[in-house]
Amino acid sequence: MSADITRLDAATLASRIHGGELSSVEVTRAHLDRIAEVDGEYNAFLHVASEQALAAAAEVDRALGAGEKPASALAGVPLALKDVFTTTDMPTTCASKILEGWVSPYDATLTTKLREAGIPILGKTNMDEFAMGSSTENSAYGPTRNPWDTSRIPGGSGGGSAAALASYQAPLAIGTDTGGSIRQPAAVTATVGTKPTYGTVSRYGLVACASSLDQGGPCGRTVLDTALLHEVIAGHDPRDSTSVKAPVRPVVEAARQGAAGDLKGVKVGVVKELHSDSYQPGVIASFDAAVKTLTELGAEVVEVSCPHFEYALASYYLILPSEVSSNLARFDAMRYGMRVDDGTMSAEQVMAATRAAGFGKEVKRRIMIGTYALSAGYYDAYYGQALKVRTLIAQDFDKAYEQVDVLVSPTSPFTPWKLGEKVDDPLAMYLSDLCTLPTNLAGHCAMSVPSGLSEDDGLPVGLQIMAPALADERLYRVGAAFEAARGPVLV
Ligand SMILES: NC(=O)C[C@H](N)C(=O)O
Repeated sequence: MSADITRLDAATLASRIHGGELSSVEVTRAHLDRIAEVDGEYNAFLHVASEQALAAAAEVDRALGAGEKPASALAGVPLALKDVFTTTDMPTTCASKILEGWVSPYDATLTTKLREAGIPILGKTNMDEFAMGSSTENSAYGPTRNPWDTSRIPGGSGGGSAAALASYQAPLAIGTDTGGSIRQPAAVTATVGTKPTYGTVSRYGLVACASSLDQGGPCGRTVLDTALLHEVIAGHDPRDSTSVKAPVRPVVEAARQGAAGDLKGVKVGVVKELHSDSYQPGVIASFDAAVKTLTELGAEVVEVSCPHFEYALASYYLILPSEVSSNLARFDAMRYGMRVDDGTMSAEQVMAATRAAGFGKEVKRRIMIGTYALSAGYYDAYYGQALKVRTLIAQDFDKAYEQVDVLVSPTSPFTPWKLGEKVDDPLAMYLSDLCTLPTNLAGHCAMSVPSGLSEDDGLPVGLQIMAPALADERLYRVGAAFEAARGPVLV
């Protein structure tokens, strides 16, 4: 019975809970049992909050039993939260040693929204330390494993959230996407993930990696589930100065419209620069088949060129480390978490020793690159130049969207690789973000939806759909139509 429950999608679970066929406690317990049973194999969770999740579920059941309206379309359906959003009732570590055991004195706005929507939080998921990485191997608490093949990576940085979905430990999850951390894990685990338009999901209480790029977003196993969660977490927040004052986009309606399977009148652009012979052949074959499906659904497909996308990686890996070097300065051994101090050390020595012991290799690498890029004499040549490229990339998008409604590409150039394969080669790791980075640099939105299994290794491939800022509903319309035509891709 509980195995059956964990196989259901969130929309079905919600309608059964709201219809009285299942209780939220039953559904939450089924997922907690599943976590206890299988997570030893995957390491998707850093912290499981059984008691709190069951208490939240009991409250939903009580309210429904008393005849109250469900608090949201997903009330009662449990969720896995990436360990980068603050929570007052469980630790927030960002998978770093420096924050081991740290409990925030306040909830992130996103956490509050989940609680108010009656969504029980099962626990916090594993990630690359402070969201830096593409494989979840940069976690201080061991890597997460891909449910499709446990010898392979689940993507990153939100590998824990994606693996929790793909292994049926949670029907919904939250990720964050700075350069692809929602979409690339979704692609390599055959799940769905959206990076919403920058500024539409509050960053208050999201531990910052790169503030001008970071964006929280919804993850699910279906496009509709992802849309339902998107509407719960989006919305203006006066506590986040970059929050956009605009109504939440009608993404659920768009997903339902798309599921009817008609894309007549929709113009789709294939980005020439994101379709390369250097990508894995099975990924390109899957992508080409997906484009054919979109045509069969009635979409008009054209090729578009975005010439500056070629420089997205170089630009991102200057802007991101620059912001990282500044944001992570707050971990100074004085205010949060870990502190290395033998009693004889000066304040500077305590800071240096704590940061040396508390941060992992990749975090240190980026702090050093960022500090260099921002230093006097180099600022214009590196950081300033990267900002100019960022503008050119945004202009490429603007031109492309004069011709088409959405753009498409593979989400990642490769299927999930073997654990350990790229840990000593940071550049090879960075290349897996090639297709996802331009969207973050422009502040736009994009989704990854499973496009099938690669013919060369039988592993998941993702189709990336991109849309302009504040046009998130286009992703859901096209994503849902494609999903309905393609059928499920299940582990
Ligand atoms: N944070 C992200 O979106 C992941 C990206 N792979 C990075 O390492 O920065």
